[in-house]
Amino acid sequence: MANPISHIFYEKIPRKNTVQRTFDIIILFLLFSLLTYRLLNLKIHGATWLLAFLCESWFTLTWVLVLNIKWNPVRFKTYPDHLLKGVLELPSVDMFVTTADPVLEPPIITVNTVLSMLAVDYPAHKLACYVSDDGCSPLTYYSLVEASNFAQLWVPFCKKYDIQVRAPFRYFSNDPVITLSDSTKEFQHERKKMKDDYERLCHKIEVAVQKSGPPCDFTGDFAEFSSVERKNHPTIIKVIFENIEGLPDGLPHLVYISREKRHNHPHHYKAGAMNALTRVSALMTNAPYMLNVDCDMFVNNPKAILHAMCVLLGSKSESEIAFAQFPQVFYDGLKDDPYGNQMVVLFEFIVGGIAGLQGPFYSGTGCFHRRKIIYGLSPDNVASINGKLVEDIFSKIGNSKELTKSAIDALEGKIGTPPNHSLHSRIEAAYKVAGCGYEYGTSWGTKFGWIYGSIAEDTQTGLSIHKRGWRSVNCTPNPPAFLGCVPSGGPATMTQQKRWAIGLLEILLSRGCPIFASLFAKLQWRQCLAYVWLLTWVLRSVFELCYAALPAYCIIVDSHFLPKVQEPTLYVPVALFITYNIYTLSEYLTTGQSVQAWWNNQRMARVTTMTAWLFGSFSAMLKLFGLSETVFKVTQKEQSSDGGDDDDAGPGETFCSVWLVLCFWPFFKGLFRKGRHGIPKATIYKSATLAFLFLYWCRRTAMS
Ligand SMILES: O=c1ccn([C@@H]2O[C@H](COP(=O)(O)OP(=O)(O)O[C@H]3O[C@H](CO)[C@@H](O)[C@H](O)[C@H]3O)[C@@H](O)[C@H]2O)c(=O)[nH]1
Ligand SMILES: [Mn+2]
Repeated sequence: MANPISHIFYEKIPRKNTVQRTFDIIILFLLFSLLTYRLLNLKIHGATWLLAFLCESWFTLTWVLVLNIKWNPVRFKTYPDHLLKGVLELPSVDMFVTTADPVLEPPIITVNTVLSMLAVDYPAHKLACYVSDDGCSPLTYYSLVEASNFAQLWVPFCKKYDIQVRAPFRYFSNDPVITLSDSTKEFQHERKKMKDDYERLCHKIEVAVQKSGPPCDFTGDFAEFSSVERKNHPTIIKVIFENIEGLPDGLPHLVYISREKRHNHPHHYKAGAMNALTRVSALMTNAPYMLNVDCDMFVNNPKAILHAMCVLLGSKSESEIAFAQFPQVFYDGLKDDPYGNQMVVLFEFIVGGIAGLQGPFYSGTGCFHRRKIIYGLSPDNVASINGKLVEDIFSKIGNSKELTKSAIDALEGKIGTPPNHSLHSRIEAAYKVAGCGYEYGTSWGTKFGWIYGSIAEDTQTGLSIHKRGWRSVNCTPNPPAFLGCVPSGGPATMTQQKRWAIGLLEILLSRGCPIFASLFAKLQWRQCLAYVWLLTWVLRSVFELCYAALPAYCIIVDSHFLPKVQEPTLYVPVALFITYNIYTLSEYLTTGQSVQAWWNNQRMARVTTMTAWLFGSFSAMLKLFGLSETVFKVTQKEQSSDGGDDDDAGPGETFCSVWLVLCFWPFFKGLFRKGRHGIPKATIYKSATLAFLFLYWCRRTAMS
């Protein structure tokens, strides 16, 4: 797509980071000094020091990987207004929403996400919204039908008054005094009416949720749901709304899909859902771009699609940029991030850094993909889609003629004109490709679409794209394009972290691991290191646990693993401790967070590493040895609108122990509480047993 004015659609701006680099180097230097000191004294001190040396080597390696990531950060600035002024025809976009469980993911959340997508600033006849429901829930379907009716009023209202936040629950939760300050009578009147309508919608859905049975009779439109079980049911596809006349200022299509599921047929969780969405949408609208969001991630910036198109339509983009990823930003996060799961610093400095390499990892939501790349296209083939390539690719797409044809169209770039058939006429073909047997003998999940094998399907799929030599772009418009909800409590956070741990380790141990991808494919070397940093996250749990046990061990056996007070080398770990904490603290302060948020994150980093990640690595190992299967546990979403005998253990060991106790303080308090905030007796007994075993083992090793 030759385009002379592309350069002003977006800019890649290097970020200045001299101070940060200096600190990075100082910390690295201190780490190396510590390692050298250990090596020189290893003989005298024996096992304790060897263990400390191993752990510190691992931390140093991690630091080198971090340094690589943060060295050349960039920022992408996008100019959607230029795009609108330009001569380019805007391409069509298929928007995917995935939901899996009407209890953990209340339908009203999905409804809000869908409404915000239907209302984006983009020609409506170029959009289609597909909702995948892995819960096969009549409740979800019912809610979407009701939402579609409401959308007929909501979307025109948003566009008429250029409403900024188009997820109704967020819009109406804002302080009306501020929103209404200088508005007209007409607007106030319409807003009031909208609000009433939205409340009615919520009420209807609420009533349906409360009713223990189905939301309505299983007749007519609902008949197909009459005898479904969640994990055993035929495909259900429903065109809820179709923009038949193709009106640019009408509403986008809205389609409900629940792919077929049968016992004994692996369904591959979200990755399977995404592949079914890809195929069904290929038959219905076949847009060259696909946006996907999790059900809780609403569009927060109505220009989101335009921002993405700025980078995807640039002149060189076609042969370079595979996908545009927006960072995950969360709404209504708890003050000071008590569970350390809002990841602001991570997105700012780590993702900002990777953006300067081959591009951000695909993080599963808030991402725009090119359809042809999802069909396996490499950068070298963009210019020459020849017969052989087409043949090769389509021997593996499965036995749907319609799908093959649509995929050839996608690869040859026959885009811009939406297919001139009605969606209803495609339903029969769509049922076929959403069946659970369709993928047998095809390349879906291996070369096509979302890749199977890991429950962190997002990272794995992104890696398979980077591996072909594609780049990706990190889009950070203001206000943020999408907002999602953060796990609402400690246990939910741990479940999520454990799943990620398992998923990432699955990738590391698979044939698709980044090191092979760098050696034998086109993953850039520094990008490979960035992936290695992410995928080895989990292994840190083992080293951290050992390192955390060291101070306690030393105190019990009256030994030491840090230099003594009179040794000048004590300055090395002390300096390391101080510099590292100042460094991380400054990251929190520069991203506008509090000291408390910094502390909470430091603490939770220790807690999750030594618990969720540790157990995650056990699970991944069990899977590796074929002893168990890994399961994608969906996150609960809630809507809210607010040495030797002559050594004495020194102060270093005591300090480290105190620091650890501070990190685990909430657990410590839990020992003495009852009810929701207390630790169950059984857990206390088990931990006490473990602690005594540890103590006993320490004593024994000390005596021998
Ligand atoms: O069998 C399943 C399981 C999950 N999902 C959907 O997957 C999405 C993500 O699930 P969630 O429980 O919210 O997981 P998170 O940890 O919050 O998700 C992050 O991590 C996942 C990988 O572990 C990615 O898929 C997500 O995009 C990313 O936001 C949700 O929309 C679910 O409805 C399905 O469609 N089918
Ligand atoms: Mn989620």
